[in-house]
Amino acid sequence: MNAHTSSSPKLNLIRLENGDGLDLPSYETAGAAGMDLRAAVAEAEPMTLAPGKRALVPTGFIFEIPAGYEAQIRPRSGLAFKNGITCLNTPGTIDSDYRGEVKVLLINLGEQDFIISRGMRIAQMVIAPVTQVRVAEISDVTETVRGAGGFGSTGV
Ligand SMILES: O=c1ccn([C@H]2C[C@H](O)[C@@H](COP(=O)(O)OP(=O)(O)OP(=O)(O)O)O2)c(=O)[nH]1
Ligand SMILES: [Mg+2]
Repeated sequence: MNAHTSSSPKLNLIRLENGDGLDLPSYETAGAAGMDLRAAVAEAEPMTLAPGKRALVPTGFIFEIPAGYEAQIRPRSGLAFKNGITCLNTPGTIDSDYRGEVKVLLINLGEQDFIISRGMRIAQMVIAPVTQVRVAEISDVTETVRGAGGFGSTGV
């Protein structure tokens, strides 16, 4: 289910051997921001994530992120709320020139073992535009009302 149009950017992908038979990453509702990614762990070998432990979970796909975009790997709130499962490096950054398998770095912040089985929707991937700036070193920055105030300077 999705709301793309013919002018939407195209996401090319290659399915790896471990992704055989897995559903493609998919938007679950018409207005979903992220495509859910599935665990490409072996059917016969589900992964057990003990409390406090982390693991890189394969997705079974290589993506060709269009130039000018990145992919952000974000946790699913349901897994976070129910099981304490989140992405350790959230949001994970997939560079547009990355040509390896996308993997999801999960951590179990819950109190129970968490079993990751093949095809489980473990995270979501948001494709977002990014800008690369030209870096320029200068001697003075412009004055602003905020100045160097931060970290709660405007009150609660
Ligand atoms: O959750 C993630 C984060 C990253 N990557 C891949 C794609 C990304 O393009 C590459 C590098 O990620 P990042 O720049 O976050 O890691 P780094 O520690 O800076 O590694 P590198 O030196 O390779 O850039 O690793 C993933 O598959 N999943
Ligand atoms: Mg990097």
